[in-house]
Amino acid sequence: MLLFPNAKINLGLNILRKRPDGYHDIETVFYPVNLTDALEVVPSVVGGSCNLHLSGIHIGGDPAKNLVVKAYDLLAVRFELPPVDVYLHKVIPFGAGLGGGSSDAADMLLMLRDSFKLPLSDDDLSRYASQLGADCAFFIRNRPMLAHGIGDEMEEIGITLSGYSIVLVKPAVMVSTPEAYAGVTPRIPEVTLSDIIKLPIREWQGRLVNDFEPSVFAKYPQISKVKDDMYRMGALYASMSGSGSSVFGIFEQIPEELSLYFVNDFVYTGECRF
Ligand SMILES: C[C@@](CO)(OP(=O)(O)O)[C@H](O)COP(=O)(O)OP(=O)(O)OC[C@H]1O[C@@H](n2ccc(N)nc2=O)[C@H](O)[C@@H]1O
Ligand SMILES: Nc1ncnc2c1ncn2[C@@H]1O[C@H](COP(=O)(O)OP(=O)(O)O)[C@@H](O)[C@H]1O
Repeated sequence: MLLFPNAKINLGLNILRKRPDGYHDIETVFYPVNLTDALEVVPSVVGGSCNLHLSGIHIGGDPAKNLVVKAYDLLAVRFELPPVDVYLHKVIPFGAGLGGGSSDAADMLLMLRDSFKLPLSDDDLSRYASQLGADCAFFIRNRPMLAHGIGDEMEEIGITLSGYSIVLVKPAVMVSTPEAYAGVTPRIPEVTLSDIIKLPIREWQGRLVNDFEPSVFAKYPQISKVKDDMYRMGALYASMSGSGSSVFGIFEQIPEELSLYFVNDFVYTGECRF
């Protein structure tokens, strides 16, 4: 079985408070983007449990700590799973605020359920996903969602960007999520994100904010410059995604001068899906 785990961006991100468990309560809108990895699961002929074969961009680290292996191990505690070979081709940059690892893990849960006919609802899978990462549950739904709590409680949000184009740029710097959270002083905004997101997109600039930006931009001015460049090229709205380092811009049309601005950076362009 083959799936294409996709990236996400955050449309606005407020960090409301630090919780006693060290995590933060946030509110954000998750929005899927068609930049994808490829993930294939086949029954193993060599035995073992979850044999991971990686290709594409190098993510390093211990394979046993890869989120797709953790997803397998999590379900294997409750269900008798046969050994599998897993082929993961990485395209989505990491340390990028694009949720690539979480998306791989969510698709792994979905594939294991469907391949081995496990009696699990989407809500059950979301609960398993939350144990793998705060934003992992979103990818079980994989449509625009307003998220609360640590980012794992979700409600439908009827936003439409279809017809617009998206440009995603990841400069050559990586931001660690725990470090990014540690750099922010939480605050309760005067206007809630769900009210701002209902405004026309041209009114988002200056209102729809990502609370990670001030501290991350101070440390990495090159990320801030990408955002400025997006507006210079005519973006209707631009922001860093999640804890960075990616920046996205929403455009009426993909700008022709992209290759002049972003020579050494990872660049993705596509149409908004929802
Ligand atoms: C910031 C966001 C915004 O969508 O995504 P990224 O930008 O990393 O993609 C998410 O909140 C990231 O979610 P995710 O990457 O799944 O986080 P986890 O693996 O669960 O947590 C990594 C670490 O981030 C911190 N953390 C995470 C989520 C949260 N609501 N509060 C936190 O303080 C904790 O220090 C935790 O140990
Ligand atoms: N399948 C995977 N894909 C990408 N990264 C993974 C995966 N499994 C585990 N990781 C680890 O997760 C970390 C990336 O997480 P993070 O920086 O939060 O990414 P992002 O902010 O882009 O969502 C890296 O340290 C990487 O080693």
